[in-house]
Amino acid sequence: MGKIFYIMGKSASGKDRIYSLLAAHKELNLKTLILYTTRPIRVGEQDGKNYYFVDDGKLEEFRKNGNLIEERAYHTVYGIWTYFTADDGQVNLADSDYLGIGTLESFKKMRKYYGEDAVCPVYVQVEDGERLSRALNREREQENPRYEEMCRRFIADQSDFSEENILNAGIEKRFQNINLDDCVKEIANYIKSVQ
Ligand SMILES: Nc1ncnc2c1ncn2[C@@H]1O[C@H](COP(=O)(O)OP(=O)(O)OP(=O)(O)O)[C@@H](O)[C@H]1O
Repeated sequence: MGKIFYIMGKSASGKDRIYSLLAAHKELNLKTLILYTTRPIRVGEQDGKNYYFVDDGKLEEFRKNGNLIEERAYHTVYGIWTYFTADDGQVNLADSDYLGIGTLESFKKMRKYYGEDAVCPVYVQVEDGERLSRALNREREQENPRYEEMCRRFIADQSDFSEENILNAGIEKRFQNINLDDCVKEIANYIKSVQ
């Protein structure tokens, strides 16, 4: 039976970079589980690669059809941005292993939907000061930097990813993203060990 390796971590902990490197790792042979979001696309992102970028109408359509596995709405300074996972036929656990990204809450819902054994947590951690500095550098490269939103997320993450919430989600193992390549190697070894 296939597994879904589910990457989690605070903002700018390196989830997207790690996701891309693991997805390109031939030996692991992971299919990517693409989430949906109603937030605007960032410079360098591609529709259907990082996320499917959709509008609220599409979200409503999934909801109406009973295909919404989980959703999270963020009240940002730019309005409400919803991130969601839909059962749109992407996942066939009889056939493949998958790679996804999400939050602690979405991870719990994924486990409920696909089964506890099928969804394996990959929790990425970076020291807060370093993480904030990476977030700021990333924002500076954007055409329209959203510093206020960056700060909002940084603060929200402190409670969303509290030690209590991490433990409640059933996460024991953590991967430190100091050097990206080393971190990816460590995660790849873990994935191989449970595949
Ligand atoms: N080990 C590392 N060393 C230095 N920079 C890194 C490292 N890992 C990631 N970065 C950089 O840090 C920034 C944040 O990484 P990334 O966008 O992958 O984080 P994320 O967890 O997906 O963030 P978000 O949840 O906010 O989208 C990026 O600019 C990325 O290139």
